[in-house]
Amino acid sequence: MSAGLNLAQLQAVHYTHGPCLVLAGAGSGKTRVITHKIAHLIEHGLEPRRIAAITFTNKAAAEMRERAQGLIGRRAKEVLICTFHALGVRMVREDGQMLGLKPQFSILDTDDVTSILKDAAGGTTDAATARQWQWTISRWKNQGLNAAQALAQAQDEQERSTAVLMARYEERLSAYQSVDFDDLISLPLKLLRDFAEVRAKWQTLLGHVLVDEYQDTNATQYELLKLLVGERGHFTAVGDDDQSIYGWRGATLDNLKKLPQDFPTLKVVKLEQNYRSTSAILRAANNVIEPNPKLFPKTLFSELGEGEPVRVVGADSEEHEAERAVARIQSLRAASNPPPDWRSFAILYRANHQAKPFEKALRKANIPYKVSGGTSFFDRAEIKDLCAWFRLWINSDDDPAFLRAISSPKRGIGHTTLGQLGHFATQHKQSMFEALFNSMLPAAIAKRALEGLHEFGRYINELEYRARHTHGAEAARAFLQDWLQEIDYEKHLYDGEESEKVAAARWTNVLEFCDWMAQRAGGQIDETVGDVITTQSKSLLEVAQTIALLSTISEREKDQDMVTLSTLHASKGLEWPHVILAGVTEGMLPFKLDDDHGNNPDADADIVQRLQEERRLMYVGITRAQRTLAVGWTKKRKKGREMVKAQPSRFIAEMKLDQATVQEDYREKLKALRAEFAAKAASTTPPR
Ligand SMILES: Nc1ncnc2c1ncn2[C@@H]1O[C@H](COP(=O)(O)OP(=O)(O)OP(=O)(O)O)[C@@H](O)[C@H]1O
Ligand SMILES: [Mg+2]
Repeated sequence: MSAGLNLAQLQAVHYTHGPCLVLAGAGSGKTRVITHKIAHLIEHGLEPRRIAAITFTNKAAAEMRERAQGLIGRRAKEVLICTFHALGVRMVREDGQMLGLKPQFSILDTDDVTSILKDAAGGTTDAATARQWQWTISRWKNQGLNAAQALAQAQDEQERSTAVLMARYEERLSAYQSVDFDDLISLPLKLLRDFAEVRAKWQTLLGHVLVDEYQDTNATQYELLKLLVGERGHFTAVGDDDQSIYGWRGATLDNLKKLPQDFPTLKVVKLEQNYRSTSAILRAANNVIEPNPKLFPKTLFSELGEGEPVRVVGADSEEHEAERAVARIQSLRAASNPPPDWRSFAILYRANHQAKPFEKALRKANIPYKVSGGTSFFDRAEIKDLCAWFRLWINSDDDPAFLRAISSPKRGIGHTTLGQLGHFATQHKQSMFEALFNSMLPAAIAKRALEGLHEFGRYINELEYRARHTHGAEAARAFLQDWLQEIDYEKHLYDGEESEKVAAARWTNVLEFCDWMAQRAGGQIDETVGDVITTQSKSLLEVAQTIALLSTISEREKDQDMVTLSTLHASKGLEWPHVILAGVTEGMLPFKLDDDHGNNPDADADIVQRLQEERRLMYVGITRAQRTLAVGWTKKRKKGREMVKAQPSRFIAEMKLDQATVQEDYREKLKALRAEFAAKAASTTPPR
């Protein structure tokens, strides 16, 4: 197992009987340490099912599983490789009854949460307010606060009213037998904290826990990790403080600082060799991150040679920038024989909406591409419709799913009827589905409407029964076809959509989704959602149970030869031979920092923090590149609805590129910028 690891990496892999932290810069082989350590542990006798490896995304989990399989074959399949959230699903499914949750609880998505909050607030609320509530409640949950605790520490009227709302929200969740995403961390934490037998069970089961991208864990995730590994502390965390880019979501570098205090025997391994990028790229990365305060001193070197200089490309507009990016891709392909695959190129940017001009330009040039980190398959309306039905089979108390399923397609049951049913259900402390069969309901609802409701209720029960007894791919496929025909879903799509083309695309999505469900039922897809993967055939009901958490269906896209478009956040941990960083324009990256802060000194401190996080984001972007890197900026940018004159980002100056490699029209500007930011930096020293 020592093949392809340097001495420091080997040290980290071989240290299995205590807590271990690998702290190192980008591309130094941290993720590689995790994969090899899984293999090492198994080869030295630890049963695969007693290993948990926690990654940041489902996609990263799939990739890690693949690599582990490459090292040790089929045994890797039994290792629990998943995200914190998927681990949470598994724990709550197994032990949630301690908290009064049925194993068939539902997982709510953001839309469901918003509508429950609106409902709990008693009606008309605009989307922005609902989002604000959601955000605040999520923050509290991530700090481990319940509604009562949140109320006790509320600072102002707004927080107090949100805390009161949170209490009502929590009541509804428990009535619906549902959890939200934050609960997938906070409930497991509660289970481990409050129930000694649950804690003992998990601590005995897990012989070693490995965590990738440790710098982006938040406080509750860290608590969860601590309780999972217990005092014995058999774990390996790998991370890079310079790549912490989820501060806005509650991730905290304190977790890195706490490790040596909480685990005095912690072994810290540092890796210094970067195996990913050329020296030119690495130097730019090191220069950019240099102004940030250092948690731990680090140096990185590369032996891959100087390589191509980093290019800076200015453009008149976003459209122009996109054209230049496409031209760059084409010329890099033309320059080598054989030309590099499309999949070796990535275009990375700060925000999702920036993808559009690049998509257009790539399409115009007939270049295949995929957008990752954008709207996922499961966010599409038609897929959410189908999932609402599945959720209802699994947990008939799931009211948000009930409301969605009963109106997709519409079945002649109007808002008034549903309103009456909802009211009745609340009065009788029942879910809407349960209320359908309450003998008092006929008094509350008109006869004709009642028939429709009963028919729907019976149909759901029948489907649930059929899904439970449908095993294997063929049967699942037939079931799904019959069902879609019974509810005439295709017609529903065409009726609801003005453009036939859009309707057809939606219908194709539906078919693709059903096909994928069927394959899962046949055990033909390895999946890592909440459960240890199995390759046995499953009942359709079991398949439906795991889909709520999946964020991407298109794992197979990764094998296709396409240019990647991705946000910087979603690019974490990945690498491409050729990278184009787009929109490195002051005001875009760093994102507008000088907004809405009058003379408030707290706001100044906040800006320093945010600037540091933006700088780390830039560092993440640069370090994705293996062989060539181009950095683009635009002379104009959108500000609200207007176009305003724009400057290259200060981060371009901070890369300290060799003048000779910088594009002609930019050279003078770069000099001036460098002087300007150097002067600014001298006058404001960031707090440590
Ligand atoms: N000892 C080694 N010998 C050869 N190649 C290596 C070695 N270690 C790592 N690599 C390669 O270097 C690249 C970067 O490794 P890896 O992705 O594990 O780095 P990382 O530290 O996790 O990066 P990031 O911080 O971006 O997540 C990968 O292509 C990996 O296969
Ligand atoms: Mg990594």
